[in-house]
Amino acid sequence: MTKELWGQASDELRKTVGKTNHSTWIAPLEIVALNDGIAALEAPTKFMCDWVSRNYGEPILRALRNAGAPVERVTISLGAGRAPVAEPAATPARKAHRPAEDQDLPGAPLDARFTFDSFVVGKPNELAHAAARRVAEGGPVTFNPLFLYGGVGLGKTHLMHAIAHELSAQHSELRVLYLSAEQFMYRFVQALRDRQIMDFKELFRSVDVLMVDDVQFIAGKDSTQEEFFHTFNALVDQGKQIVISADRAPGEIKDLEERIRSRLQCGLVVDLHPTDYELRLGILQTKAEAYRASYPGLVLANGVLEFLAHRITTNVRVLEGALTRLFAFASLVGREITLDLAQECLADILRASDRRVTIEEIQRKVAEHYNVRLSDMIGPKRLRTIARPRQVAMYLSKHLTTRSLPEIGRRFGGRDHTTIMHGIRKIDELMATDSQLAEDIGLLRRLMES
Ligand SMILES: Nc1ncnc2c1ncn2[C@@H]1O[C@H](COP(=O)(O)OP(=O)(O)OP(=O)(O)O)[C@@H](O)[C@H]1O
Repeated sequence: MTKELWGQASDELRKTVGKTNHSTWIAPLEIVALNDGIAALEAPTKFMCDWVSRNYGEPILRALRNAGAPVERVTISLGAGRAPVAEPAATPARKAHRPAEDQDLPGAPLDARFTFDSFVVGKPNELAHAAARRVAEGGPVTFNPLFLYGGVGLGKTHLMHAIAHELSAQHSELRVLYLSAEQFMYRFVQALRDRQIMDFKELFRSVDVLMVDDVQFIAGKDSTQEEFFHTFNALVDQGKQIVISADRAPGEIKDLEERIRSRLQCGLVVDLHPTDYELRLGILQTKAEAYRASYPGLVLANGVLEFLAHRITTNVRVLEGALTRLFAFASLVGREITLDLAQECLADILRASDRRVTIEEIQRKVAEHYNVRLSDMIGPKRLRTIARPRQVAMYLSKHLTTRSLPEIGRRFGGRDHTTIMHGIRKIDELMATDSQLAEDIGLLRRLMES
C-alpha cells in the first residue's frame, strides 16, 4: 500500500519536476515507512539526501498528499547498503554507488617536470609563484579562489601542477583534483548523458583542493557555467581551496556570467606578466644546465643564451622549444653551439619573433577595445571618450614600436610631437592611480605581442 502511494506520488512528480530531474533525484528514492504522518524515504548517497531534502522536500510532500497519503512530514535518510532503486522506464541501470570519498578522482595527469624546483622565479611571476607556494602549503585557506592569469605559455599550468605535486607529497591525505575547464565540461556532459549527475556533483564536492585550468573555456557554455558555479560555491562553503587559471582577468572574460565573474574576483587575482629579459635568461640557463647532462660533451658558446633571451620574447614554450631544437641539432651534426649555429638552426623562430607591431595595428586594436571608430583615432575630436583611447594608442606606439615621436605624430593625423609626448605622459600618470586603465594597457600589450 505504502509503495503504491509512493508510486502514484512519483508519477505526479515526474510531471511537476520534469523527466530529467525526476530520473536523477526522485527515481532513486525508496519509501521505507509511512507512519504517524511521517513518510520515511531513503536515498543512496548522503549528498542526495541533502539535495533532495532541500530542493524537493515540498513537492514530495504535496505529491504524497495528492496521492491520498496522510503525511505531515517527509524525512530522507541514507539507505544503508541497499541496491539502488531502478525505475527502468526512466532510468538506465545505475552503477553501484560507492561513496565519493573512495572514488578515484577524474583529474588530468600531472606533468612530472612541472614542479616548484623547475620553476624559475623573476619579477614578472614572483607574486603568482608566492601565492602558489602559499596554497601548496596546504594550511588554512587564506584566499579563495587563487586566480592565476596571463598570456600563452607563461607558466600557469606549470604552477598548478607544482601545487598538486607539492600537496600530494606533503599532504597525501588531501584529495586534490586538477583538470582543465574543457575536461570539466566533458565530464559534466557525460554525467548528464549517463544520468550520473548526482555522482558527478558528489565527486566534485568531495575534493579538498579543486584546480581548474583555462576557465575561459566555459564562457558562453550556460549549463556548464551553472554547474561550475554550484560546485564552486559548495566547495567554498566547506572551506575547500580552489585554484583557477585563465588567459585573462575575470573581468575580461566575455560571456562569463556576472555571478561567476564576481565569485572569481573574490579571492586573490594574480597576473603572470610577460617575461622580461632576466627571467628568460634565467629559464634558458636552467634548461641548458639540464641539457648539458643529457648531451655531455656539447659545448655552448658564450652569448648564445643571452642572444636567445633577447630575441625570443613571445613565450616560454617557444623559448624552450628553441633550446631543445638547438641542442638536438648540435648533437646530431656534432658541432659546438655558437651564435651562427643558433641563427642557422632557429631561423624560422627568430623570424617569427621579429614580427614588428605597427602603429596602424595598435590604432585598430585600441579602437576595437574601446569601441570607438578607427577614423576618430586620427581625427580631431577632443571628447574624453575618444581622446583617452587615442592617448592609449600613442602610449603603446611609443612602447611597442621603434618609431620616433614626430613619426608617431604624423600617423595620428599629423599631430605635433609635443602632443604625443603629452598624451604619453598623461597615460603614465593615470596608470599609477587608475588600475582599470593599467589593466587595459596590460591586456592590449599582450594582445599585440602575442
Ligand atoms: N618561470 C618558469 N620557469 C620554468 N619554466 C617555465 C616558466 N614559465 C613557463 N615555463 C615553461 O613553459 C612552458 C609553458 O608553460 P605552461 O604550460 O605552464 O603555460 P600556460 O601559462 O599554462 O600557457 P597555456 O595557457 O598556453 O597553456 C612549460 O614547459 C613550462 O614548464
